[in-house]
Amino acid sequence: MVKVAVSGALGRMGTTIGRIVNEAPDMELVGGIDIREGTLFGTEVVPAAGIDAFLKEKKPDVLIDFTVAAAAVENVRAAAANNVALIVGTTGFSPEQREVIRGAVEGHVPAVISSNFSVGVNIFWKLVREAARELGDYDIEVTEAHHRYKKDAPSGTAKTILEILDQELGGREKAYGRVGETERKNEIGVHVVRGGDIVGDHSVLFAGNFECIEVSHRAYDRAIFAQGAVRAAGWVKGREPRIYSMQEVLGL
Ligand SMILES: NC(=O)c1ccc[n+]([C@@H]2O[C@H](COP(=O)([O-])OP(=O)(O)OC[C@H]3O[C@@H](n4cnc5c(N)ncnc54)[C@H](O)[C@@H]3O)[C@@H](O)[C@H]2O)c1
Ligand SMILES: O=C(O)C1=N[C@H](C(=O)O)CCC1
Repeated sequence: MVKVAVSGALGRMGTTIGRIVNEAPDMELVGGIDIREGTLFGTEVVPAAGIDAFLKEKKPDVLIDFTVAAAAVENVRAAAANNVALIVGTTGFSPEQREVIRGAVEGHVPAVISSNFSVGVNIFWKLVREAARELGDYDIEVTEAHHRYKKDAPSGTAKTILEILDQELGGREKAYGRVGETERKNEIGVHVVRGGDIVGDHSVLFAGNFECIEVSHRAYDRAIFAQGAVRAAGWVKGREPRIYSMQEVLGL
């Protein structure tokens, strides 16, 4: 039995994850943390300031964090200090915040950290990498679209796409949108759409002469992210104390 706690418990992802954990026969939902108290499928949700006492009392095996970047850093620190393994889905980290998280995790607890926990996006990333290897001389444009409430841009998934393209093609200049007179050179265009209740669309366009190739992924329900995160939570327990990717969880 894996004991699971959720930080960001009252949010869009936290409530979805809570439902899936609550329904999992091999998992026990022990409660959550958010900015205010509440309940998560009958379990206690405590305010963030109480996370250390909460972790000491509930003794979860794994803390799943889907909050905001600044909060996630503190939640990671608290989990690591209490020997609680981590699943971190929160995006929007600065390089400095990533280093703080790395320092808290490495050598202390196992943590799966991914900008996108859906199986489909992890396969989509592999397809993007393969396409980049073959189509590097095409013009490349990355587009992402999300719901009106998303706080960070570009999405973490889009930033991972850019990391993959840089790994395969070298660090090209990025053009975040375009306006006025423009002359296209070898940059990668990055475009962000926000509106409605779009769950998460990502596309990489390779535009050549006389043809285009587009690799894309469309999410219809955030359950795909939650299912991946919960799968990772069942995988991470007992692993060596370091950071893992979702690709390692999936064996991709
Ligand atoms: N990796 C993935 O697969 C994936 C998928 C979806 C969303 N996300 C990311 O997850 C994050 C949350 O997304 P969301 O749509 O659930 O947002 P949301 O705003 O619905 O939920 C975030 C929750 O975190 C809470 N929170 C804020 N500060 C906190 C703190 N200090 N401690 C505990 N909780 C705190 C908020 O009150 C809120 O309930 C975002 O960064 C988003 O990009 C990642
Ligand atoms: O809804 C969100 O917010 C999402 N965030 C992740 C990202 O920033 O890539 C994953 C997709 C949904």
